[in-house]
Amino acid sequence: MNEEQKSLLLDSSSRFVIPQGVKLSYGTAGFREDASILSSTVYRVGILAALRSLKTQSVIGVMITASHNKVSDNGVKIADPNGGMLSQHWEPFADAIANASSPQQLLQLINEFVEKERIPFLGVRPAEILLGRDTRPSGEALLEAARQGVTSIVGAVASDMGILTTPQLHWMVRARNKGLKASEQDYFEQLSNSFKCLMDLIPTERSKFDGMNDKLVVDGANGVGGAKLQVLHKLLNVLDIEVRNSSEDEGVLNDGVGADYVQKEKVAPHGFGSKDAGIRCASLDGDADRLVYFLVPPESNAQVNLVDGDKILSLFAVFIKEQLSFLNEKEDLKNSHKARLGIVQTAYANGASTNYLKHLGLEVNFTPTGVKYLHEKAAEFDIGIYFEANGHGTILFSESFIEWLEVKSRDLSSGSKGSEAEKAALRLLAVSNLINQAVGDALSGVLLVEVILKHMGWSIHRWNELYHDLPSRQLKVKVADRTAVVTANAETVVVRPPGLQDAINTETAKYTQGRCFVRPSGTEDVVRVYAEASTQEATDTLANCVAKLVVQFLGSNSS
Ligand SMILES: CC(=O)N[C@H]1[C@@H](OP(=O)(O)O)O[C@H](CO)[C@@H](O)[C@@H]1O
Ligand SMILES: [Mg+2]
Repeated sequence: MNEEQKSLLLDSSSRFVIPQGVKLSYGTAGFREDASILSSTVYRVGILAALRSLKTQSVIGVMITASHNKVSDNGVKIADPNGGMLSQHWEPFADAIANASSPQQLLQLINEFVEKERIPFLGVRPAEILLGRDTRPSGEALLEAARQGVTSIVGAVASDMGILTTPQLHWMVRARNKGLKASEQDYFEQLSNSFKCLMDLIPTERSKFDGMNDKLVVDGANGVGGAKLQVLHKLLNVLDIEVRNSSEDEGVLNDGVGADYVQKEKVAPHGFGSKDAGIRCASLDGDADRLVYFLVPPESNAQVNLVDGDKILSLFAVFIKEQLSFLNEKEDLKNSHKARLGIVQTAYANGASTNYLKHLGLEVNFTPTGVKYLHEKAAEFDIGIYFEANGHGTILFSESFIEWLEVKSRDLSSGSKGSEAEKAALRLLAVSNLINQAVGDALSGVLLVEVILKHMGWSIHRWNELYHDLPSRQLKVKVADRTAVVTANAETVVVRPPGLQDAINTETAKYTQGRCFVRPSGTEDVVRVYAEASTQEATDTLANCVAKLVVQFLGSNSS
């Protein structure tokens, strides 16, 4: 690092004073805190992004958002060159610089890291960073802090992409690095064109809904997703979508609205009520990377019927499996490519969904919580479908499978034009363009759900009947030190403290269809307990008993 670079860093960092008494951690979803204390953190993440860009010689993204958290919070996360999450290998560096106590210490940490990672400081290509933010009022000032961080690396360029959903920013980073068209307009066009292509390929005998209302009502969480969906809606012209709780309405971001609220509380969001009974409803989270569907019950105050991430995954799996079977039909074995379709879930997936998927003959894999783990696993397959129960997920297509599909669809169109196999190949290609290949994306998710329902001729009721969720319960337990809980086997088994897993096993064995696991949260200072059993009452008893065991083994933090 030359003297010019050192003084630029010392000078700019002296403008961003680190808050006292806060220990920041990059965690599963980047840094998240009350927005008022975040500017030094975001500034430092700007520096990290520029270094990452130099190291990878690629465009990097910085997104300012705190997703489903309250409006006074904010946060920041990085999009890596492929549009995915920051490489886990760099997370400790993010933690270290975010907590550096002075400009001198910050400079020293950067210097050491640059040497260790052999970052080409005066390399061929200057750093280039795309900055995006959600609708939070604190976003504009924090974006400026990120820009100052980026430009404190000599030659680095920061482009302000404005207000975006998190998945849009990830999509842009991926597209830029693949040399593809990458503007917001390009995003909307790609989604709407591939949606129209799937609509055109719907079998005519199925193109009628089974007697159901065609309308979809979407809760935009008073965040960025609602307005963006309206832009898409205008381009599409064929879907009947009404958006409520758009950021242009009066309501407060994530306050009694949004996918996280609907999924956790199982109640209708603000603005929805018994007048909407029977209508297909969906909810996005604050930065539009999560999606759940739901049905409002006719009686007010009753729980909504939740159609969660597991059921979206199941719908996608049924559709993809059907297309693969069309492709393999009449296929002589020499030319066929038996595509590997893999499903990825976490232990929070409802057991009924896992059983359903296994009964379809699909390979179901489990990873720890956090989309970075699910995404990584899904990328091992020709087609990998991953979802968290809370509604974050997508379908990944391997590059080699896309190439195979392109060749196949060309071959088929010259031979048996209009065949089911040709249509199946074209549908799969359209899905790969519609569904975000970088991260879970509620906007592309809505469009894919809608077109698959039309393709199947299914109402939301029919879809919801694919399987019946087992009763489940989630509890949070505050303990003295949640890091004392160490788990294995995709978080389903506690290995420390000793004895806790045996006690959980003994309790769980008392319940029909009982399943229970505990793990430390990566985003909150709690241990989470998850339980399932054959009735809601039994499930609640199991969850409460295991919560008591957790306190017995770990000590409560209030005592
Ligand atoms: C049970 C649950 O919903 N956990 C969420 C939550 O993680 P925890 O580590 O459980 O706090 O936040 C993560 C980031 O948004 C999300 O990926 C995950 O699914
Ligand atoms: Mg989110």
